[in-house]
Amino acid sequence: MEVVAAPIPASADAAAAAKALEKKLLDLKLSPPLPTPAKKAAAAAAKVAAPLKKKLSGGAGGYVLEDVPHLTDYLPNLPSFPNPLQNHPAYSVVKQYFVNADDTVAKKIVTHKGSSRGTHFRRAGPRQRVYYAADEVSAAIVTCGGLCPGLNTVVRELVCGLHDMYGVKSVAGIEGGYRGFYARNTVELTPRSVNDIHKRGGTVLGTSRGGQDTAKIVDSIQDRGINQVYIIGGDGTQKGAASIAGEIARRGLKCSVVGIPKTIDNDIAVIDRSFGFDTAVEAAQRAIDAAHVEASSAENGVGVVKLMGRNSGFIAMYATLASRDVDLCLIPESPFHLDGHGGLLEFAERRLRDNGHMVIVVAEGAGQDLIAKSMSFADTHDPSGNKVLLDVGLWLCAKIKEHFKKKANFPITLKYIDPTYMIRAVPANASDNVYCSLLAHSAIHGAMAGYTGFTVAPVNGRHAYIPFYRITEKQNKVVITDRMWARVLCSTNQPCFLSLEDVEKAGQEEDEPNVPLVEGENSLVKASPLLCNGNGAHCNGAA
Ligand SMILES: Nc1ncnc2c1ncn2[C@@H]1O[C@H](COP(=O)(O)OP(=O)(O)O)[C@@H](O)[C@H]1O
Ligand SMILES: O=P(O)(O)OC[C@H]1O[C@](O)(COP(=O)(O)O)[C@@H](O)[C@@H]1O
Ligand SMILES: [Mg+2]
Repeated sequence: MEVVAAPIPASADAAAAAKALEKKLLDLKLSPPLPTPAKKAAAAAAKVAAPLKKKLSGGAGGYVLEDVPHLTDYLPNLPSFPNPLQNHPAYSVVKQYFVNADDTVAKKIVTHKGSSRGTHFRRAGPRQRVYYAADEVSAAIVTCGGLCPGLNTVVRELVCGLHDMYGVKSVAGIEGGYRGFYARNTVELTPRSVNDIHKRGGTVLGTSRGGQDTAKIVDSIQDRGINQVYIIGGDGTQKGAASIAGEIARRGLKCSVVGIPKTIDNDIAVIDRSFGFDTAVEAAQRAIDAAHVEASSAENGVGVVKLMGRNSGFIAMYATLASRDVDLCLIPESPFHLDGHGGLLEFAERRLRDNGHMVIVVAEGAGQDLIAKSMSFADTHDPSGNKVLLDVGLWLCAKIKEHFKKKANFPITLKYIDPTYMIRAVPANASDNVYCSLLAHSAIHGAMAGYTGFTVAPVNGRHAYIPFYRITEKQNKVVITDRMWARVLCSTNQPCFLSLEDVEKAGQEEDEPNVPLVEGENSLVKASPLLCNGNGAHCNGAA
């Protein structure tokens, strides 16, 4: 089921080769390189370039390889060279340093007897042959979107990895996100200049939202002679990177575009986890600890902590599970209600009567529909097109205070902590630092081997090259019908708030079909008349 155009024979004469290249680019839904005068105008008109064509191939037992583009897909006669790592004193002693050409990584690790082998991605790592000579490489690195612990570590390891492993001397930093390509000068990055940046939070390159202008960015790449672009950012950034890779291929440039996924919210699909997430959960922990100390030291103390999580509640969920001091965790994926039987306020009252204090963790994207209903607001977006959220933390605190004010003899002391920017401004912890180094190395090996248009990340523990479209087509979300969310409900003993309809809807969004539930025993939907029974019990009715 190979859908990539067949390679052009090396023996073809110049005219035939040009014709074949044109045909091949058309097959790939790419236009041939444009003549110079027309180039910029046409590129400016084509605001968003055509995506690189999907490369799928099949194998026995339902094996599917979702491969990533290679420069030779549109530049078939590119020369390759032996990988210099063969002679590197540190790496040449490693028994099997190079990965096998056809090694792939399975997307699904849990399989069943008779199940099909499913989707695989190309395994990351150094190849026997590379498509760039060291002195030919002119690399550029850019960081985009929100801050995240580990950005500087990735930048450092890209610079040092290119230099130490492949002898690359020319690495430029693009300042201030995507718009830095065309609005700013570049900064020279050397192993010396990046030596200790991993100890600092933020990004030494600066970052921004917006500024994604594919044509202008590719003009800049072309004008500056950049031939490897490392783009560090979240889902928005990876969409931008896909568009840049498409435009570069359309212009027939020898330039690898590599995405390195960054999201503190851990909401990028397919990959195991994103760098900085571990550090963020650790930092969130400290805010929860503070809220717990405050709440448990006051009469009817309520500690409210707002954590990041625009659309996905992973930080809130993991921080809650790690802490065990949390009484209520609210995430965007799980709807809730305040008033009446089974509502949040009723639960808060009961928890305060039982324990004398409580801690609430709320992800910033939770309850947005409720807030919108209770106040008038203007629907605004940031320069990247992300919806500007209403402050759920302040709103929730106001609602809780209002509720208890009306109660006779029920004074509460509420403390609100919003550690958002403190959490993401810290340097990466040890495990994220190591993770960032491996990501950078995998990215470099992929670019040097001539691959392009891919994101690098671990999938089931092994680093893989994943086509951009796979990363951007869907956002990773907490599955509220999954065991992990059940663990949260179990640890907090909070109401699940869900209606039958919510559960069914959540089930439809799941990636994999569930093993059929045993009716009457573990069947949540059918066997639980206690679903949202309002007594503060879990979905399954256990008090
Ligand atoms: N659909 C898109 N196509 C191309 N570029 C995008 C898209 N969405 C966002 N971007 C660009 O990616 C960069 C970062 O996006 P943003 O969503 O703010 O952060 P993140 O990459 O962390 O998700 C911005 O420069 C933005 O303009
Ligand atoms: O205030 P800013 O800079 O827009 O950033 C806040 C947003 O960034 C986020 O942290 C997401 O960023 P990521 O791209 O790292 O996942 C959201 O949780 C939050 O809404
Ligand atoms: Mg985004």
